[in-house]
Amino acid sequence: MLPGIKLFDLTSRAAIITGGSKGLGSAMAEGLASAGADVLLTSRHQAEVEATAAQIAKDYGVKVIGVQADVTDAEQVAAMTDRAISEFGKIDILINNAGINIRGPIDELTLEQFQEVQNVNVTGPWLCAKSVVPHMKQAKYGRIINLASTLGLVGMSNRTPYTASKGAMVQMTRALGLELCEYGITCNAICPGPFLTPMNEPFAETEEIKKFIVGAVAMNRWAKMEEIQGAAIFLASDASSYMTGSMVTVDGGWTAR
Ligand SMILES: NC(=O)c1ccc[n+]([C@@H]2O[C@H](COP(=O)([O-])OP(=O)(O)OC[C@H]3O[C@@H](n4cnc5c(N)ncnc54)[C@H](O)[C@@H]3O)[C@@H](O)[C@H]2O)c1
Ligand SMILES: O=C(O)C(=O)C[C@H](O)[C@H](O)CO
Repeated sequence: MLPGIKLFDLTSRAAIITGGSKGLGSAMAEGLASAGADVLLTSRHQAEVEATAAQIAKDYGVKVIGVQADVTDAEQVAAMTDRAISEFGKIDILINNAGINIRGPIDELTLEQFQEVQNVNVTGPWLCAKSVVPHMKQAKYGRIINLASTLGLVGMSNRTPYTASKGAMVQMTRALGLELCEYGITCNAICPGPFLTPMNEPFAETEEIKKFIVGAVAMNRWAKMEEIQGAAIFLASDASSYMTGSMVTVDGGWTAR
C-alpha cells in the first residue's frame, strides 16, 4: 500500500518559523505542531514569542520554543540556528515568514522605507536560509518554505516596496530550489492572498481594500487564519517531495483571474 495520508506526518521533525508570535507565523506553527513537529518560533519581542510558544506547546503536546531574533541581524540569526540545533539536534524545516509592508504612493515614500522592506523581506530570508543550509546539507534533508505573496506575482498600486520584495522572494525560491535539490533539500513558496492579520487589520475598512476584496478576489472574502495551514503542512512534509522552486497560491482565486 502507498503511504497516503502518512506523507503529511511531521512527528519528530524540527522546524524554525520566523516572525511567529502572531499572524500567519503562529497559525503555521499551530499547523506544524498539530502534525507532530517541534517548533522554534522567532520574533523581535521575547515576551510575546515566549507566550505564543508556550500556548502552542500546551495545546499540541510538542516542544515549542520562543526565541528573540531579528531576521535582518546575521548574529541573531546565527544564534537562532545554534539554539535550534542545541534543542532539536537538527533543522528539518525553515519557514521564512517574518515580513513587513509599508504602503504609499512612490512620491511619498522614503528611500529608508523602501530599503527597510527589502531588508526584512528579502535579506532576512536569505540570511536565515544561508544559516540553516549547512545543517540541512549535512543531514541530506530539508524543507525551506518562503512566505512570498500574491503581490510577488501580480501588481498593486501604492505597494512598490512590498511588490518588489515579494517578486524577489519568488525568484529566490526558484534559484534556491534548483541549487539545493541535489542535497535532498527543497525550497518552495506560499503566495497568500488577503489574510486579516496585524499586517492588514489597520487597512481592512478602507474603501480601497473593501473594493479589492470584492473586485479582485474570486471568493469575495478574506481568508481565515487556518486556511494557511494546509499549504504549510504540505510543503513541510514528504507529501511535497517532488516539488522544488514552486509557488503555491492560497489566494481565493485572485491570480486565477
Ligand atoms: N496577511 C496577508 O494577507 C499576507 C498576504 C501575503 C503574504 N503575506 C506574508 O506572510 C508573512 C506573514 O505576514 P502576516 O500577515 O502574518 O504579518 P504580521 O505583521 O501579522 O506578522 C509578521 C511577523 O513578522 C515579525 N517581524 C517583522 N519584522 C521582523 C524582523 N526584522 N525580524 C523578525 N521578525 C519580524 C512581526 O513582528 C510579526 O510577528 C509575511 O511575509 C507577509 O508578507 C501576508
Ligand atoms: O497590501 C495590502 O494592503 C493588501 O491587502 C494585499 C493583500 O492583502 C496581501 O498582502 C496580498 O499579498
